[in-house]
Amino acid sequence: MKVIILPSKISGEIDAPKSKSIAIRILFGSLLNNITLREEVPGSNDVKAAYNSIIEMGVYHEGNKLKKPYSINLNKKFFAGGSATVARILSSLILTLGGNAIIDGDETLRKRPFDGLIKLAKITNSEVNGNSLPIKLSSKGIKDYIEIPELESSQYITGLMYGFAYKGYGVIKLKSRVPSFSYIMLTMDLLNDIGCKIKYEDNEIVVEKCLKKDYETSFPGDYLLSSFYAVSSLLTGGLTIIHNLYKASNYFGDHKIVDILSDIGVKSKLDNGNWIIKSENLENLRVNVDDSPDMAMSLAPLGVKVEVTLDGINRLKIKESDRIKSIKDVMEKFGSIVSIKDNTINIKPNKINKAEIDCNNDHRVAMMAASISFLSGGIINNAECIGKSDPKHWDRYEKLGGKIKVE
Ligand SMILES: O=C(O)C1=C[C@@H](OP(=O)(O)O)[C@@H](O)[C@H](O)C1
Ligand SMILES: C=C(OP(=O)(O)O)C(=O)O
Repeated sequence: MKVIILPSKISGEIDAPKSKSIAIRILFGSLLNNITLREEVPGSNDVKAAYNSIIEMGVYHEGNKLKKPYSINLNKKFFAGGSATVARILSSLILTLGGNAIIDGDETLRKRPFDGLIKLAKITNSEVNGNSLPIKLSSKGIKDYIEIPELESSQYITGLMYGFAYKGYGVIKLKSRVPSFSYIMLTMDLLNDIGCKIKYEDNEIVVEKCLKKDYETSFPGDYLLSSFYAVSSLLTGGLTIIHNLYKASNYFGDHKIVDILSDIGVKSKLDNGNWIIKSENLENLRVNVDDSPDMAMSLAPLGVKVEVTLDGINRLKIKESDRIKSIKDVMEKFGSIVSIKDNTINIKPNKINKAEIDCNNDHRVAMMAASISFLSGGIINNAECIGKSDPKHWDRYEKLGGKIKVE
């Protein structure tokens, strides 16, 4: 799919795309308690992979209810699609509860490293055939305690939290700084919402038995998937309101992008789950993205107008694409000057070109290129990659006045 974008002002009101991270957590939550869904399961590819996995494990979906299984069957072959979140949560469930499983993914996910799984398998005396998919994993399970080494992803820890919640008790000792820590907090908040009892103190995540509770929920909006619309609106001088975002927590996470834009001069504020963005004079920005790595793709496009410096970028190499290279390639094509030193990337505005970009199997590359293209004009090839997280991405832009031609 080729998407041709003409310069156009992005302005108006949309509902936020559904949070992929929260939707995946809600679905895995049905392993622990019955869940009543107030709306249909979001249709992005990663959420579908999570849905298929929980059904494979024994969750029963009837009408608007997800019914927890009497027992979880992990001796299966799972397909995680392009979702590393799903693949790593599954692998940690197998390590925690025991099982003989195969986890596979699509061509993009097969290229991504699962080094952390090798380390965790060693610690838990489990057998694993390698650090890339398809992975064959055999584990006898773990009792109630694990010390975590340095890992490339927080997603393994999320999976361990679900596993211990299912077992009824467990302690996860965090020996070193956990990357993407905001996602651990997101998991803890969600599991406590569905009736579990999890606390984090003194570098330990203590998981206690989940109370039997019928939990009812809708699927809240995603801050970073929304932020591409916000950035294109402020780059093109628009006023945009994005509805149905979840209540922002006080730790640094995806939701902090509202404040980050406000801190550089944008009229950016949250009003009861509605994000209001109005273009004002922009200032330079510097952000450490290690706790919320996906934010890099949302902030980089501002580098066509102001200087953007992003620290804590090393792990961007192992996402759907090498995002350090992707950011450099895309921003240089649009005319900015990019330099990379150690764990930091710097983007300086220069001229603004129309550019032709390939999605490179990375949904956020297409989204970052699009957010600039409404200012400069642009073409995005293989643009169907947005289906990983936001299949209605191009429809929403058309609703906001975007001039788009899809071929
Ligand atoms: O737990 C999650 O939902 C996610 C965690 C992050 O990955 P890492 O923990 O590997 O950084 C993030 O990049 C991903 O998009 C979603
Ligand atoms: C990296 C991402 O997701 P995952 O790690 O689940 O593939 C993403 O959504 O940008």
